[in-house]
Amino acid sequence: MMRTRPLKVALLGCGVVGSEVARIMTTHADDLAARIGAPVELAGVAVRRPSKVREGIDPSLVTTDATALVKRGDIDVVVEVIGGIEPARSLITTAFEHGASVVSANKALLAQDGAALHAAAEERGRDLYYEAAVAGAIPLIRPLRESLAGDKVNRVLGIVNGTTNFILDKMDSTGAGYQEALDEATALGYAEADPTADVEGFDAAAKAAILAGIAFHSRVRLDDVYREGMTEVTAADFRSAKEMGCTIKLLAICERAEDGGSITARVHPAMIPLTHPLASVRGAYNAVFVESDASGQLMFYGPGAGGSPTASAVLGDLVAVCRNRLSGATGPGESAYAALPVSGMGEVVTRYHISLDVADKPGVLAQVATVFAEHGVSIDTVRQQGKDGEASLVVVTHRASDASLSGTVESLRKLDTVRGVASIMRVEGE
Ligand SMILES: NC(=O)c1ccc[n+]([C@@H]2O[C@H](COP(=O)([O-])OP(=O)(O)OC[C@H]3O[C@@H](n4cnc5c(N)ncnc54)[C@H](O)[C@@H]3O)[C@@H](O)[C@H]2O)c1
Ligand SMILES: N[C@@H](CCO)C(=O)O
Ligand code: NA
Repeated sequence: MMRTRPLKVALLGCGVVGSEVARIMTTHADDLAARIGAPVELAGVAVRRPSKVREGIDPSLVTTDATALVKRGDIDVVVEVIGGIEPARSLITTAFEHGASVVSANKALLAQDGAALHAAAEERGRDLYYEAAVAGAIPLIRPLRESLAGDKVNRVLGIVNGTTNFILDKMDSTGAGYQEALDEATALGYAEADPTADVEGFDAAAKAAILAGIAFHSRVRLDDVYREGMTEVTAADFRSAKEMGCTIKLLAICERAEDGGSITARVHPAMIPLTHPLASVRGAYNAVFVESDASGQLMFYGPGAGGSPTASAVLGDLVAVCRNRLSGATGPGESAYAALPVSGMGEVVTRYHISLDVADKPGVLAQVATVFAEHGVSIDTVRQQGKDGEASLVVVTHRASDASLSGTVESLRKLDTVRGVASIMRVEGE
């Protein structure tokens, strides 16, 4: 039965995502009401620039005082799509204090302060939902929190940043260098004017922290995630990858250790075989592989960014949270009971592709092989190309710990015959 009194929603931020949320709330109002069981009313929109014309939004709802809006006391749900740490964090906390539930798309804030925000929600008996924070429209948080709540997730491996996937895909398909591909991504509006958060892996690392926390029922913060950006990936790396039947992707990888006693979370560029489903994720798309005991391998794929796709996830959360408000229930809160420690990168075990510039003379290959053996790193293949007394040596290893590999590289750098370590890249997805 439909309740006639509407649920009141405060929208904080009316940019790329917020304007789409407002549009869909208006254009789909009847369907949303039918699905929720009560009408949802946009009761206020907090913006920074009130003079801007906002199509479809009643100007009387617009305010620059977001704090006053969340303190009103009659707001059922606050939708936070401002982004960044402050004032978003204070506004969300104040919203809980004044009885609202919260839907947010803010991965940076959730990766930094998720535990405190969940605690604030729980204290007031309210919801905190954030499907849009990871991989935009792709349902991922809800499947992990709810659909897979009876299974044991062992690994989450994915492409969770659209901008960098666009750049790497361009480098792969055209042979372009990083800067050229970035310029194209900027011209097409994929990369922001300051692309640091994307290309240095901060955005993906925040998403990895959120995913690892939910997947392994433990607390994982941004600082726990090992992070390497993709600005150093070169056209030569792509040529090497091709020779191995691989491509290069910026991956977020969250894993349970084999003994089950700890977890790791990391973001870095990696080679993956062309036969792996993640290799065919093109352009700005996202895709995430989840491996669980009972389910086996699951893949989630779709648009990970953009106003409308991200708003889809926000609206899905809004419907869920509104339903909870009507029934007096709350959805699942933070689940961190397993409290697994997050190990450092040294504990990660994977394969490596190492490209060395060496002197082309007798005994060099043996010397290099000895260093690998001394550190317990087993070599899978070696490829050598010589030119004018110098050679390039490409070594691909079997699985080894990151600590052993770092030790190997340190020793290699000390050899007179090794002129330089041109690149080190992990090989994943095999
Ligand atoms: N754009 C995407 O593709 C995407 C995808 C997933 C998640 N997100 C997340 O969604 C959130 C919003 O992103 P966006 O792309 O819409 O950003 P945006 O910059 O387009 O919009 C943010 C808006 O908030 C406004 N704002 C800033 N401070 C404010 C304040 N104190 N009070 C009121 N308004 C204020 C800004 O003026 C701006 O219009 C971020 O957390 C982002 O990480 C975005
Ligand atoms: N900048 C992000 C937006 C989505 O979080 C990306 O490129 O994927
Ligand atoms: Na999502």
